Amino acid sequence: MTRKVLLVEDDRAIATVIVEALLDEGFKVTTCASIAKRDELLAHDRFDLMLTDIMLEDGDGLDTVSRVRENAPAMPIIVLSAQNTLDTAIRASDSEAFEYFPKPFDLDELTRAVHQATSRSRTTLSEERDGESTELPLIGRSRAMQDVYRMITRVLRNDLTVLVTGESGTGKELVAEAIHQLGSRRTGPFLAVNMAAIPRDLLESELFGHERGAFTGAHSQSIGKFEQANGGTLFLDEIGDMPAEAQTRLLRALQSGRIRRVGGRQEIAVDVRIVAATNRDLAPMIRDGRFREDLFYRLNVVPIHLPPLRDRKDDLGALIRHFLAEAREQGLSHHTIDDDAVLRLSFHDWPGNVRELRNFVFRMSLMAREERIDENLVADLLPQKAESDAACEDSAFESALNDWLARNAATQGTVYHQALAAFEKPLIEHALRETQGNQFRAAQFLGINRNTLRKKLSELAIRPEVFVQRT
Ligand SMILES: Nc1ncnc2c1ncn2[C@@H]1O[C@H](COP(=O)(O)OP(=O)(O)OP(=O)(O)O)[C@@H](O)[C@H]1O
Repeated sequence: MTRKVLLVEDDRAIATVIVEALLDEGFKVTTCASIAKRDELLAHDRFDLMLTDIMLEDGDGLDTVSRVRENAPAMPIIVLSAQNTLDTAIRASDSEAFEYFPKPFDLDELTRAVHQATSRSRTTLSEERDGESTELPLIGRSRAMQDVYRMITRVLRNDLTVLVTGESGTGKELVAEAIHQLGSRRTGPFLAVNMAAIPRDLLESELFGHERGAFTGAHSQSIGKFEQANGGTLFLDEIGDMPAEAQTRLLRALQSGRIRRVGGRQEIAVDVRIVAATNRDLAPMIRDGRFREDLFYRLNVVPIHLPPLRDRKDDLGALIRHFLAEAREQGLSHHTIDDDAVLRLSFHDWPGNVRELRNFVFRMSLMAREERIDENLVADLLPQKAESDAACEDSAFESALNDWLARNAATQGTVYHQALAAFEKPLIEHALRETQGNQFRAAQFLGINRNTLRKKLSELAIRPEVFVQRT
């Protein structure tokens, strides 16, 4: 039986292309360009699928989907949109659309989706969103980001585990937050744990908690992040840095939905959605036995890959304007940026990705004397090529420094001492971590006298014993 498609599209060029493609595939297609005509057609005829644009001459194609449902409660809907934001993707999925296609779309992909949608009954997207307004954090309408948005909308109404991959500074944590804020767990807690930032031997206790006396220094019972995140989402950042024993414990927790506190006997049921992230390539780590393959498969149920900024330079302008607005909200003066300046910035490779760009925009805001940021200022502030290659290797450090500078814009005049102080503690902690708390070797590593190290430990309230490996 010939399947009938209703196409609601006021752009004639696009409509023609779609109609031709669908006719070739054996569909019968009826087109219209307005909501009024759409409703009239639906009242009198039955269609197997509707393809609809959002911005139509007499209104918003999505806002009026409830009217479509009066006449065609089970008809699949595919939304086509030129407003390619995460917001549109989510509105499309909220409207019980079967699929969402950002424009420009791939015609083959679209025809495939039409076949798929018309060959199976509509999968109901459960649970209406409650209409609360949410600030959508992700900026960018590039094709690569569209794929990210589509993946996000697919995990909002389930608890599938998500593994977000991508270079440092590409927005992995932001994606995790978006999944939480926009998904069905948004009223629960969102907690983030960075595997690389917590001393190895404290990590299990941080995640799963511990009972009193479980190890030296465990003076009282402690509730771990898994229990704290009950009913919500736990973001496990830098999962590739997780030590082997903690990986085993995590796998057990994921398999059973239960955890056991360190030193505890009782199994405790936890209801937590896991979003994990890594900027490392886990494949070689799995081959070398540094990352458990079975854990990888448990985490990688829904993979979301964030492209590096250099591969989506279309997004630069929007991101820069967004960060200029943010800088203004944080009390820096208001600036606009020339198109030439944006173009100049697009020649840079952004090894530190969006984080580097954000810090750079804050720096421009600090340095700009005029209200408009022009190409000259950008050229002055951008690192030279050779330097930027070196900066690539140091991008994590550079990013951390830039982050700190942006956050502490008010410390002008005392920056040198303040910055050194801010970086001293993590540096010393790193040395202790590397040497498993051995102060002698840590002092050697840092190239400072052991007495100086001891003085610093007390000044900075660092407890070396927490870095000592437990047996
Ligand atoms: N698409 C985006 N829109 C707006 N801001 C973004 C976007 N992507 C990243 N950012 C900003 O860039 C910074 C870095 O993002 P985030 O911390 O999420 O990156 P990450 O990939 O988790 O980094 P890391 O691997 O180093 O932990 C943050 O300030 C974040 O708000």
